[in-house]
Parts: sequence; structure tokens; C-alpha cells
Amino acid sequence: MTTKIKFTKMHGAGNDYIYVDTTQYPIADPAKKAIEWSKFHTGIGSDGLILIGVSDKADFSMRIFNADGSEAMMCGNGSRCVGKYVYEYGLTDKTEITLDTRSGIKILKLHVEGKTVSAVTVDMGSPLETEEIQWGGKYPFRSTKVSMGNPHLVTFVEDITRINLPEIGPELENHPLFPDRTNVEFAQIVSKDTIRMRVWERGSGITQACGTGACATAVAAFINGLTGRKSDVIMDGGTVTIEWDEISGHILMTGPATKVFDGEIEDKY
Ligand SMILES: N[C@@H](CCC[C@H](N)C(=O)O)C(=O)O
Repeated sequence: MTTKIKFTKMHGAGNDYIYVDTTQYPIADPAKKAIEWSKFHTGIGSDGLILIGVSDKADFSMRIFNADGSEAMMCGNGSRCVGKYVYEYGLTDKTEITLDTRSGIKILKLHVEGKTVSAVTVDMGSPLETEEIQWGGKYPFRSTKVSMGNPHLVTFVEDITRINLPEIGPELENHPLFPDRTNVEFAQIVSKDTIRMRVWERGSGITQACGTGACATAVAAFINGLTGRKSDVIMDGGTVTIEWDEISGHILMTGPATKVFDGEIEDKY
């Protein structure tokens, strides 16, 4: 049988996903669809698939599937786009929204100009664990493990342009130290409040930006005394501002959310 599924392609700082409102279009096998639809030549082309749904604990729910079909706990850039989606498509008129994710309930504050959401601030909660790793041999650097729900490995280097991300990214993603694999960030300190970062995402490869990765990078920079509590993280596709609130211990992420186009795709099952 074939049905037609309406979707919206959106990106947050270039990190692009296919968004489906599952209250209208339930997806029976999201892992399979994420793989199929994320392909650039034979699908829609994206970093993965995000499902927006109902929740008994929050205003909406979000599930995120990487391009390889694996499901992650949270998506920072995706959560901002969900905020834009639910407001601009009339699913809510609230400008403060609760979002149920596998990593807990997140609070989104929409920055609205006229009828358009131009940016969103997400309370990402507290970093869950941090640990320093002193590599030896092949890897001449020290890294910081940070969990923002999703696992991240952040490494600060003098010159980010010298990092061969397509080679080292998958090696570290699949290193035996990380049985659940990891997202891999390389970052360079630009100033006390500015960081340049590139990412190899678990399950999607090089992406233009990663929201949880930007949070992990800002946390690692602060812990290592490289920046203050607030910093701009500049990624290939755009910049987000990360603030680690001293009182609550929560990470606040502010950044853009952009709609690319609406579409319809045939779902054969
Ligand atoms: N790009 C996302 C994170 C997506 C999930 C990640 N690849 C994982 O598997 O942990 C973000 O903006 O946070």
C-alpha cells in the first residue's frame, strides 16, 4: 500500500532534518524511513528525521532519528525547529513550550517577530557527566567527555583546519571506549567568549552544526578554564549562544530555526 506523508524540511544553523507531525501522519517504522528519506540522491536528503507528537507530560513530544536510523536522546538544533514548527503551523499560540524528549522535558522560549519565530532559547538541563581522557599514541591530545543526554567527545586544538574530520571522526565515534558510540567535536578557542567548532555526528557523519554538541563544547571549554560561562559557538552552518547558568546549573542554548520547504512523499509499506 502507498500513502502520502506531508513533511517540512527545516534547519538549525545548517543541521537539517525532515519534520513530520505524527498526529496527522503516523510513521510506522521511523528508523527505516530516516535511512531512506535522509539519502540525498534517492530520498529527500537530510541529517535525519524528527517526529513531532503528543505527550501526557508536556505540550509536545519530539523523537530524533539519525541518518543511519539510530535514535538519539535529544536534538538541540531540532528542538528549536520544533518550536518554530508548532507555533508557525498553528499547533499552539504559546511562546513558552514544554517538549518531551528521551532526555527529559525541555523548555523552549520562542523569539517571535510578527508571526515568525526567528530564534529559540532552549533550557537544555544540566550536563550529565564529564570526564577527561588523556589519549596516547596515535592521538596526541586530551579530550573531554560530556553527556548532554547524547554523548559527546570534545577536543580543543590550536588549529581546527588541520583536523582531518572525515578520517578521525568515524574512528573516535566507534572507538572501543564508547560502547554506544559518540559524537565527536573538534574546537578552537577564538577568544574568552567565542569558540569555533566542527562536528562529526554519531549516526550522521559531518553535519553543519550540532546543538547538543555546541552545549558540550561550551561546557568543556568552561571546565578547562578556556572560556567564561557564556560563549558563542561558531559552526560550519551558523552560530549558537550557550550560557551555563550559575544558579540553576542549566545550559541555555539560543540559536536560529529556519524553514526550507514543505513537501509530500510517498510511503510504501
Ligand atoms: N544534531 C543534533 C544531535 C543529533 C543526535 C546525535 N547525532 C546523536 O546520535 O547523539 C543536535 O543538534 O543536538
